[in-house]
Amino acid sequence: MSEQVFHVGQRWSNTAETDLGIGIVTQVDERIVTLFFPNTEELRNYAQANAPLTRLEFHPRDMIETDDGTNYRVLTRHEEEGLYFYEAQSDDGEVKILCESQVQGSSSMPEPLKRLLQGHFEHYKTFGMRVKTWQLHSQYDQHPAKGFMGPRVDPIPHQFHIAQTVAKHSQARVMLADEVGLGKTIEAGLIAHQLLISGKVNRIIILVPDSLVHQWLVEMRRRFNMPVRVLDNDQCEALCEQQDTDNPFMYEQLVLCSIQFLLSNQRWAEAAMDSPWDLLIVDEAHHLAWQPDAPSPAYSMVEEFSLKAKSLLLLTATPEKEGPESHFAQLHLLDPLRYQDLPRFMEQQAKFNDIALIAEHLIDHESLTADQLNQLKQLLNDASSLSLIEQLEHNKADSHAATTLATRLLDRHGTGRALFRNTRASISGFPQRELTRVRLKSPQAYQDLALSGFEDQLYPETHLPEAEWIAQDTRVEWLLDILKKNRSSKFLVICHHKNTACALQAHLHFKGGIQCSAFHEDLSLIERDRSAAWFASEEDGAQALICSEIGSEGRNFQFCHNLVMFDLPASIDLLEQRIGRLDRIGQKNDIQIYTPYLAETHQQNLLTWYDEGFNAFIKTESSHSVVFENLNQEFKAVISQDDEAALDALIDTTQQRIAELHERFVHGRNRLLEIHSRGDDSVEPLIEAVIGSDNDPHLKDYMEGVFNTYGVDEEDLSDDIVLIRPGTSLEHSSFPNLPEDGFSATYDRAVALGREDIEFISWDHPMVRNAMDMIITSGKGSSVMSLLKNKQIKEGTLLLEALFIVECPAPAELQLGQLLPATPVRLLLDQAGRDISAAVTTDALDKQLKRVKGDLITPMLKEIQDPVLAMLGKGNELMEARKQDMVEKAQAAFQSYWESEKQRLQALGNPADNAKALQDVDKRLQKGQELLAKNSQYRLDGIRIMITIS
Ligand SMILES: Nc1ncnc2c1ncn2[C@@H]1O[C@H](COP(=O)(O)OP(=O)(O)OP(=O)(O)O)[C@@H](O)[C@H]1O
Repeated sequence: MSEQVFHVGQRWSNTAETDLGIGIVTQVDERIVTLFFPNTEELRNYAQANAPLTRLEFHPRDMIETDDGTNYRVLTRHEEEGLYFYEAQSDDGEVKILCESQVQGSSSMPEPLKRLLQGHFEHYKTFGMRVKTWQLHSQYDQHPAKGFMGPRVDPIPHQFHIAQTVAKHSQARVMLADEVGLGKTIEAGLIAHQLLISGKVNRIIILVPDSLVHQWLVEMRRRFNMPVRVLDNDQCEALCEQQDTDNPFMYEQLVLCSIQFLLSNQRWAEAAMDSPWDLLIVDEAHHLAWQPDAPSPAYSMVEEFSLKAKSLLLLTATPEKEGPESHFAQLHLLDPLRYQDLPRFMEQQAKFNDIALIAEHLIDHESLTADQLNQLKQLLNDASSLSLIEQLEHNKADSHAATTLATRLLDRHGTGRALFRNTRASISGFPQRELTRVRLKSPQAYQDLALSGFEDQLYPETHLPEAEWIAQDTRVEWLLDILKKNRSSKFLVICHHKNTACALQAHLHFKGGIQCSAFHEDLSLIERDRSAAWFASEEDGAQALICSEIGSEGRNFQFCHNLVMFDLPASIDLLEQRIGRLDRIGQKNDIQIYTPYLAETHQQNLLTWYDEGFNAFIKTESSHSVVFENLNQEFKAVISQDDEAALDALIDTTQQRIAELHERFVHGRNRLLEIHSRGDDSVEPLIEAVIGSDNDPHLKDYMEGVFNTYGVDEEDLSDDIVLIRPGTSLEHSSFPNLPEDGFSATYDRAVALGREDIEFISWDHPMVRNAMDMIITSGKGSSVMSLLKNKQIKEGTLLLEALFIVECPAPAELQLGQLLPATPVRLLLDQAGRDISAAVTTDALDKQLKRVKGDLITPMLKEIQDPVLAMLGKGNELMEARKQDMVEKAQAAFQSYWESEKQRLQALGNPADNAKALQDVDKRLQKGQELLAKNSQYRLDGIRIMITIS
């Protein structure tokens, strides 16, 4: 690309995103140029060196239009200080000098025709490829699974329901709180991918604990094809040097950062906060501890980010882990207006089970007691709800009234639409768990210590030198034995303390000859990832991974089904997290959990409580956390008195509380949360669309055609896998997203799920999307002239095949693209200007075409100019009517979409909370209609002229 020189006031268009319209240069820095695109009201920054921009320039005889709508014909053009000035004449003869920044558009001779008449035309077949590309591009724009078909994931309904629901909102602010291992990361990835592809977001920052950085990087790249970049200290410094900047965050669009890294580096934290983000994702959000007037530093930092980013996804399997205050504070991050008052929130939470029971009766169409009806009237006391309640009183079977009231209750009094939580109980297909309690004698060395404290007895090894406890601890001997007896099985071993894990690993490895690696907080991220990768490796992989507690969060170890808890965590949430490493989507075997414990110590008491009181090793239940918190002090008091009967009684109480809560949850709050989180059948069309796109033969056919045209080789490696690589004749020696060595790929989702090392090609794949964009923006096949050999048509007859595009540039957030995407219209005009496209296809013409020989070109061009211009004039008349028709349809669809959205809002929320949302809808509706009326246009994108010969 020749060097482009930018000046404020110039007009340029983005060749890769034509729907932005024409932009005006507003700022030029040393390396960056900033443009404002009035049509879409977007400000974009581009690196000057490789900006995909084309200057808007007019030539004498071109028609131009000024901002006030007056048309002028260009007489001359000159350049002053980087800006074009046109001497131009209006229809009534007035001559003016117009600066390019005053010029709005042009009705000059369309580019494809201009090029053709100048003798620059291409092979006749390329026109067909252009038409096909536009047709497929437009179908893709309207595809119901756009943005959802590319991720390398199984279309699991509860995940797609959440992703679909959240991605619909222009401001997605929700907490993804599925139980451990049910796919929160996948849901976040699906949402981010869809929002990126639909253009609703451009810049994303993902904040995760140190230990999960690599896993997120791999998931985002492999599963979602999102080129996320990890910014740590080294990367920040390197980027600063490379880009000669102070703020490396400005130069990356998709950033992944460790929360600890930002917390300990103020300079980079400030730089990150100074950069604009559209979407913020925070994993393991329960770490964002908060107490009134005492937010943790992590909370305060995330809060600052969250106020700037339009959309926010908080991920946590245990939203209430740090207590109800922190849970409230997380909800406050999502919706500061709704969650601004902690006491009120606590009061509502306390009442929520009763409310949920009323809602459940409504959903099940069961009649309400007089008391419940009164309560309902107090809870929903707006006019519309009161009238629905009245309807229900008269007619108990009024299902519309009942369902609407239930939804309103949920929306106004629960955590509403901000929280999604799916549970194992609501999703089938999980393996069974089996617990093996291994009773061991407490060694003399521990007995001599006479430790009485709860945690001291849980982790007695921390009180002895390493060599001493390793040599005597009966759990060590047992562990070595089970590993030796099961050499071909993998074991995940979790200990609470890092030093315990290190000592165990060294002992098992060096003394016991067990292939095992360690995983703990003192290892660098790379060392941790290496260690986890060695454990994951099937061939020559480690038999065991010995983790400290950090191995129990977020990591994927479902390829292993044996879990040894070398000790027990003092919190039931952590116990669930530990089991969740193996009990995740993708686990194919039943899970064996081993708990070696030292008899007659608090280890035994805790194990008994977890096992017999909660049944926590076998089942995950939402009630566990609550009951554990309520009874924990009592448990500690009981065991400190060494009173066996009291412990038995506590176990009974625990079981009872769990049963009660289970009953209330199953028939209350959780059931409603579940209905909202798992969704109803409305996700089915999306799942079907994803599966349908997997079997779409047009994609492979189309890509084969494109590869052929551009000189890319595609070779079958097996029935389902192809090797795609640059061929010797690759045009211009580059093709989007194609590395020099090529890559292996599949079009088959099932194959892609089993082979993460190869690419999964779908309509969402960047190579497919960029190849289409390349064809569209490069003008490939847009100017074509050829001879048509057909004996039935009189020799010398002209036929004109025109490809018009109808489009409406608008801001992405209005999502007009779905109603009026850039839509191709093909006309085939005869010399009388009649459209005969319905009778003759592009493919049928291709078969009768011949190349024009060199010496014929110049005389032919001269002869066809006037008739072609006349035929095109007729074409424009036809297009005007077509465009009008399409715009009217889009306007009607737009109106009806937003009207129903308004009705939904009116039916759901609190009238007070809703006023703003309704105003927003009205604004969008008005703006969308205005833009459809004002910005819709058609333009000639390609032309093929055919002259018959006999
Ligand atoms: N739709 C899917 N297709 C294929 N694999 C999936 C799908 N959903 C989840 N998985 C796999 O299941 C495992 C759990 O998913 P994920 O990590 O998203 O769960 P999570 O809820 O974030 O877990 P945690 O609570 O541990 O953070 C991962 O290995 C993931 O790759």
